Amino acid sequence: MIPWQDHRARLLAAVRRLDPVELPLAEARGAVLTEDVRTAHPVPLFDNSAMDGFAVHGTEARVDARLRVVGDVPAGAAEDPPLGPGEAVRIMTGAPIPTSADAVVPIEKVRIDPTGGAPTEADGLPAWIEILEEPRPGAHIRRRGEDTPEGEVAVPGGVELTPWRLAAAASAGHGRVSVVRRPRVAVVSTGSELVPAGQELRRGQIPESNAVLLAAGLAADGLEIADVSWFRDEDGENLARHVRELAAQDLADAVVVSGGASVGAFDVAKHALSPLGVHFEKVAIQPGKPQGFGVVDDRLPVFCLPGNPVAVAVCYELFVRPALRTMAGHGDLFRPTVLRRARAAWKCPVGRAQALPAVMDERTVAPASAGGSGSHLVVSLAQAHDLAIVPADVDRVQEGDEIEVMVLS
Ligand SMILES: Nc1nc2c(c(=O)[nH]1)N[C@H]1C(S)=C(S)[C@@H](COP(=O)(O)OP(=O)(O)OC[C@H]3O[C@@H](n4cnc5c(N)ncnc54)[C@H](O)[C@@H]3O)O[C@H]1N2
Ligand code: MOO
Repeated sequence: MIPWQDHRARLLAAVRRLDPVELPLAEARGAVLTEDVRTAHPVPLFDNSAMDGFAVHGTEARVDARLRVVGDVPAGAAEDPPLGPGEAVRIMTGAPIPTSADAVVPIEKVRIDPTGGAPTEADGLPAWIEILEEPRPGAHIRRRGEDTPEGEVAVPGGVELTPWRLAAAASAGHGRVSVVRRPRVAVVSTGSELVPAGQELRRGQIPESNAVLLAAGLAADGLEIADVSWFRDEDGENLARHVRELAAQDLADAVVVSGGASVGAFDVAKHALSPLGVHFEKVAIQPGKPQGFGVVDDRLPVFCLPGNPVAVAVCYELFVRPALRTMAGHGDLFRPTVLRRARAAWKCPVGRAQALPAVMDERTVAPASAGGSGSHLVVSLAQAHDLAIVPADVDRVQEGDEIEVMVLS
């Protein structure tokens, strides 16, 4: 049996980062930038108002000064109305500051039309204002370049494009970015007992859940689903042909197969995919002992997971996800871990590490399932938020033991 950390290291060494591709911002969320995004212009691009109010000459805007309103500058306006002595221009937040103004007085700090005269226009532009509070020099002006000057790194290469970083790239003047291409992943389920979820079951049949889990996990991790397919135990030839086609026609960048990985008489994945170069072995983790991995045709990584649904959940987190993140260009491959005290005692397998769906609070951790550890306890996954990881040399966790917990939520 190979230690699970060594198995993971092998997978990570066998996959490679995909090539860069240029994407519009709307399609780039979650992708990894291949190069620095620099500001194409200063941000903000022009001096603009931080407030709805009046642009003035600061030296004239003494308390009680009366100023004539000679213009109106909404956001987006290209005009640059000149201000003579004793004049002001109405201005809205985000609008360019008139060249001859040097401060903004917010609307709350003026008295509108103190003479009682009618507004000059139907939109309510007042003829006069009276200043109630003197602005400091440059008040309420957002200066050109005060966020970031031109040519600076707005978003550094190598990071994942979050919504905030996408907003930064857009504001820096870019509509498209160069990112690592998102891996397209094919999902394959095997087993003659499987029936689509929600359909009637005859004796021996069960609802398919592994492809449901994997497809949802891939989508949540920002990966593309190339294809979802399903093979009966006697369909080994078709399974092998499918994987060969995915490789030969470049239809996917990776394949995740579940089921048929063990020593049973009908273990279709093992029989069909070993000849393609997928190597099956025992990994020292529970669940997740029988697993296969290989790079078909030197280009298509194939991950074969055991069929048990909890094994699929755990193996996706521990093995598949970090490998796909490597392909997607992420620097941080693994979920964070924390230490918690066991809330109760539980049993562990001998000679294998244990990855146990768990619940934790600020101090303690406990198995998510009342039934404890079991790779078939799929409904109890609904209660689990995290994964307790117990080393191979521990055969029983005692209440109060310190446990490493991988934080999934
Ligand atoms: N004699 C031995 N038997 C088993 C061993 C062993 O070492 N010696 N290992 C056990 C362990 S550990 C595991 S894990 C399983 C893995 O076996 P397979 O990878 O061949 O998985 P299957 O037999 O195909 O399925 C196992 C289990 O999971 C259910 N399943 C499969 N696919 C799905 C799916 N898409 N959706 C929902 N459920 C699925 C399947 O019905 C089985 O109950 O082998 C043990 N046996
Ligand atoms: O490895 Mo299996 O998933 O222990 O049940």
